[in-house]
This record gives sequence, structure tokens and C-alpha cells, in this order.
Amino acid sequence: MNLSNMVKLRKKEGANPVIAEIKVYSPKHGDLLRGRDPLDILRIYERSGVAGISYITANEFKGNFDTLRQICNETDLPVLRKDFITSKGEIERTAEVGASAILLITRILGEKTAEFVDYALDHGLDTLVEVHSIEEARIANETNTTMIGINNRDIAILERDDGNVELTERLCRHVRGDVVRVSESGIRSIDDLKRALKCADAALIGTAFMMAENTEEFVRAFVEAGR
Ligand SMILES: O=C(O)c1ccccc1NCC(=O)[C@H](O)[C@H](O)COP(=O)(O)O
Repeated sequence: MNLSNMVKLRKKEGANPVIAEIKVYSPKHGDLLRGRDPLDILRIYERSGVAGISYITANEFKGNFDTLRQICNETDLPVLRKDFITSKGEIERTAEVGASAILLITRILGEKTAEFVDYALDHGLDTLVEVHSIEEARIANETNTTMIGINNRDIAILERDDGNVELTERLCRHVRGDVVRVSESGIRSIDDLKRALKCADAALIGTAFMMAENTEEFVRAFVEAGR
């Protein structure tokens, strides 16, 4: 099942649709893997009932394409590739490796976003079009994307800011309601999650999960928290 449909299914089942990120490194917090195997984290996320997996392949976050390939081979959950995509070749490569969805950033692609969305959809990928302002939401709304992500943190400064769900609350009403809306980044607590899911359909969380002492218990609490 693709990522957007899995989010809808989890919502229908009464679980909180959480996309859990296997995040190796954060420009703000440093090493997040702490010697662990990404595939062990994958198993924990699977057991915790998340809707999908996110993995960053960008160098700035110390990710790589081989690990994305391994994750796609090892799980039945939909996998989102996050990177600074600027070429259609990268869309083809993402589809070939078996990912379910690809991130497309309006700040980078501008008015070319719609064309990249159609190309990804033609290659069988779900598209998560990312916005951080009202103007970027306008660009995203005019595409055929299946999902729109509100990034609470500023990716232009490699998320070194303290962005939080407030941005989701402000921008959500500017985002079309007939797509899956995802609140991304800066979600640290169950209270943040509840605020995000008041307007968004899903939440994408990395750092808080990677820093948790007992990952499985922590993630499961997010998935099962009542609203
Ligand atoms: O979101 C982007 O535009 C992006 C693009 C390429 C690499 C990384 C990118 N953002 C960082 C993230 O994806 C966050 O790690 C993710 O949203 C989780 O956030 P957090 O829970 O704050 O770690």
C-alpha cells in the first residue's frame, strides 16, 4: 500500500498516523544513530504500528542511497525518500529502488513543482510536496500531489531553528483539504502531536524518536495516544 493510503487506513483504524524517520544525523543535535543499526530501528518502528518510514539520503544529514535501498528491501511499510531533489533522474532512481513516496520541495523547485509531481506520479510514486509559507502553499495547491507537507522547521538553514507545530496551525488552512496533509519536523511531545493532528492528517517525526531512551515504548505512545 502506498504512503497516502496507509495514512488514511491508520486514521480509519483509530491510530495516530505517524511517519517515523530513521534519522542518522541532525545538523542541530549531531549523531542520532549512536552506533545502532538503521535496520534495527526499522524493526522497532514496524512493531510500534507506524504508518510509514522516512529516510533522508542527503549528505548534509549523513544519509546514503544504499541504506534507502536496504530499508525498502526489508520492509512492507511504505518508505518516503527525503532529499533535495532537483532532477528527474533522481525520481526514476527512487522509484527503481522500491520507495513509495518522494519529497519535492517548493522552495527549490518553484513553479517546476507541478511538472516534477506529475513525473513522480507517472513513475508510481506518491508525492509529498513541502511548504513553509503561504506562497509555497499556493504553489503546492496547484499541483496534482497526493500529499502536502508543512515543514515546521526552516530547511534553508538545515533546520537549525526551533520551529514547532505553530506553523502547521497557521498554514494548514491555506493547504488544500483533498490531499493528505503532513506536519513535518519539530514534533517533540504527545501534546505537539495532538496539536498537529487537529489540522493535519499525519505527523512526520525523527529526532524525538531517535533520542528516546526506550524507542518502542516512546513511539507506540505517540501512535496510540487518544486525541
Ligand atoms: O524537509 C526537508 O526539506 C528535507 C530535505 C532533505 C533533507 C532533510 C530535510 N528535512 C529534515 C527532515 O526531514 C526532518 O528530519 C524530519 O522532518 C523530521 O523532523 P524532526 O522530528 O524535527 O527530526
